[in-house]
Amino acid sequence: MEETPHRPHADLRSALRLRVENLAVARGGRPVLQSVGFTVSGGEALVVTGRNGAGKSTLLRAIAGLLPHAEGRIALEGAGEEAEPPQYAHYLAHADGMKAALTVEENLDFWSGYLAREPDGRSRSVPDALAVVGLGHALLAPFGALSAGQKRRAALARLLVAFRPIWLLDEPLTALDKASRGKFAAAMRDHCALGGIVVAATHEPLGLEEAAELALGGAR
Ligand SMILES: Nc1ncnc2c1ncn2[C@@H]1O[C@H](COP(=O)(O)OP(=O)(O)OP(=O)(O)O)[C@@H](O)[C@H]1O
Repeated sequence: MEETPHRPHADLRSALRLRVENLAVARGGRPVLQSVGFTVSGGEALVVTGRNGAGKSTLLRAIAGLLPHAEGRIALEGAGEEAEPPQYAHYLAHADGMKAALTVEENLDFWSGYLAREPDGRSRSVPDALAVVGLGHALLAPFGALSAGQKRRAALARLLVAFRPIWLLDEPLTALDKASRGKFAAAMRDHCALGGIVVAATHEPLGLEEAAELALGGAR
């Protein structure tokens, strides 16, 4: 009998769990995070709060595999033995990760091709993703010509063109107007309804009433 092909992003739904245990991360030789632990399951959101410098971005970067941790464990359960969280995650940083000279469509086509290693019914087309963030009219505009809020919306559309179950979002609402915040809150809820996980660092309410909160004190 033919073996079922390995589809890393298929049917993870609520079986997925992102588990962080006893995490310690240092930056510039100074401890920033110590003894951080939480679990987020498929369908759930975690809001990470804390003062400036508390380590919110540091935590997201560590989960995204961009910073080493000195102690502890970051594990993805329910996605196979070899599963590493970065393979399953979108990381949206403060920078938008787009090329100014390319159109919005070209930028998102790039990300869709680069990130979507396997076709998945939960990935959206570029025009659909732009419609979700209210940017359908800007398909052919050079990214560099967009306003700050429009750039952020185009960057958020990147999350939608290649389904990845874990969204790691650093201040996702920056520069967004009220209507765009509402649209993005709906997109995050839809992502959770598809079995996805949202971990978002923010100073502002995200519009996710059901989300758990992790308040970082920061190791001074
Ligand atoms: N590249 C770096 N080298 C040394 N220290 C760093 C580096 N990047 C960040 N830090 C330090 O790590 C600490 C945590 O920074 P981080 O950016 O994670 O905080 P944050 O909670 O996201 O803050 P904010 O709310 O201002 O975005 C800060 O004290 C910061 O100065």
